[in-house]
Amino acid sequence: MLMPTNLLKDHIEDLLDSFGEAIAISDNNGIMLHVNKKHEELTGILHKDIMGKSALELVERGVFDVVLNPEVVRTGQPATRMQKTADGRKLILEGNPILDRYGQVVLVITFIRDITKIAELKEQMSSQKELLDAFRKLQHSGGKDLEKFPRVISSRAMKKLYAQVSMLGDTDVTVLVQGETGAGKDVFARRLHEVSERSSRPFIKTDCSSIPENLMETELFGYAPGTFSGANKQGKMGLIEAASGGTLFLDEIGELPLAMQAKLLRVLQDREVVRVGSTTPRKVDVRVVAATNKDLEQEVAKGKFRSDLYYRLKVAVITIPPLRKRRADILPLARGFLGYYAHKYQRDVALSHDAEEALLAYHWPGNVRELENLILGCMITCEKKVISARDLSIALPSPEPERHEGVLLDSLDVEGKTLREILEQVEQMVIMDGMAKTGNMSAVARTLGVDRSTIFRKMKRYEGGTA
Ligand SMILES: Nc1ncnc2c1ncn2[C@@H]1O[C@H](COP(=O)(O)OP(=O)(O)OP(=O)(O)O)[C@@H](O)[C@H]1O
Repeated sequence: MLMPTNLLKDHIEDLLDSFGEAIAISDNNGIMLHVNKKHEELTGILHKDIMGKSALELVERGVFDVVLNPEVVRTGQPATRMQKTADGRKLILEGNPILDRYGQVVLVITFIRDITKIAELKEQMSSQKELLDAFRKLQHSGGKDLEKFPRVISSRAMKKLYAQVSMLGDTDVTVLVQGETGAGKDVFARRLHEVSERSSRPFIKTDCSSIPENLMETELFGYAPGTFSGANKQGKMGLIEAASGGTLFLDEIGELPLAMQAKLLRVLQDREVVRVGSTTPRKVDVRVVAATNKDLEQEVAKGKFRSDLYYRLKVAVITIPPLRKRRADILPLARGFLGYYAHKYQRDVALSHDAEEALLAYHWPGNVRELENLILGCMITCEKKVISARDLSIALPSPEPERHEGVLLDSLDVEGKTLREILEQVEQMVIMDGMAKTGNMSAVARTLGVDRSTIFRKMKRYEGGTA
């Protein structure tokens, strides 16, 4: 009779095949040792095509988009990533280390789940929740309350962003919110918190550009008892610890001094803070959302932003388009602000047709903030019941012609560059723009009529700063 342990060993592959989840097992050199049947079904990649190959090589050849093996081996900790397949499905990859008795990683077992359905359900549930919240709010206020932030999801770009936010709400991944000033980065950071399981815990916002450099460390990390004369004797908790269980929103992350960037990286990697004047690390459980209106890639190239922190932050990126690129949002936003401030200031005002046309034609350099301030200004200064285009033009600077926002000559660095170097810049812009729009290498490759591996190789080159 077989010993129960032998029985298990003999049937380990059948056992793995019986799981409803796709499973991939690799060793600590990243060599693929086994994938189960579900993995074949989910990824469409045959078992024989990956066995014994290096996971990194499979990425380079474009077979895999993401591998967790190097990170799990390096940190000895589980790691999670999201991936979108060429046919639009959303996969979540969760890599787990298997340790030997000395605590060294010997195997990495990665579970891959198709969460497309869950993400759709979550989106439906979150709109149900919104309705319920709005209903409760109305009941609470006797039906008179109005939201300052109308849930403007008119444009396609916004619908995509809201869907992305509800999907990211499920996870704890660090999110980088990009967008011009006034585009709504703060609004989206809060929304990420609201839709997450952390919503009942603190949302702590700190503006990295407004804290003086010498106070930044104690603000973020706190300090130990007796560190400073005259300071709180008991020591003080920093903002990172204060956000524990909740979300830490680091606004204007591009302004974070380099020394602080290194410390923040450690927090993201080790999930620990060490207060100033102490050597004892304290565990923290924060979700970090960072925002910037700078091009961090350029900041990295200039040596002003650490590339390792940048790659850590850009695991999930939300890019809010400027208002002029989502004109479908202008009028719903304008009407929302009008309703909100009319209610607040007890006024009964509306926008005339030509006022609406003027709003649509304007190029909004200050984005939603500018629109909100314009409506508020009109409300306060205009005594008429209907705001006309003329009333707006008092506040509106003369509209500039729409700038062409494709590949702008003046955004190229042409000074002293050869034609080849300039063309390389254009190529990079087109590829990065495609990636920003679709987030999908295969889609970009298809559109540009090249192989996926070509896009992959070029993007690797941009990351390395050699293009
Ligand atoms: N989707 C939206 N719905 C309602 N109001 C919005 C929306 N987006 C932005 N706003 C309004 O526009 C103003 C600017 O938004 P927010 O502070 O989020 O921009 P930001 O991108 O963080 O700006 P900055 O880069 O200057 O920090 C806020 O007062 C907010 O009320």
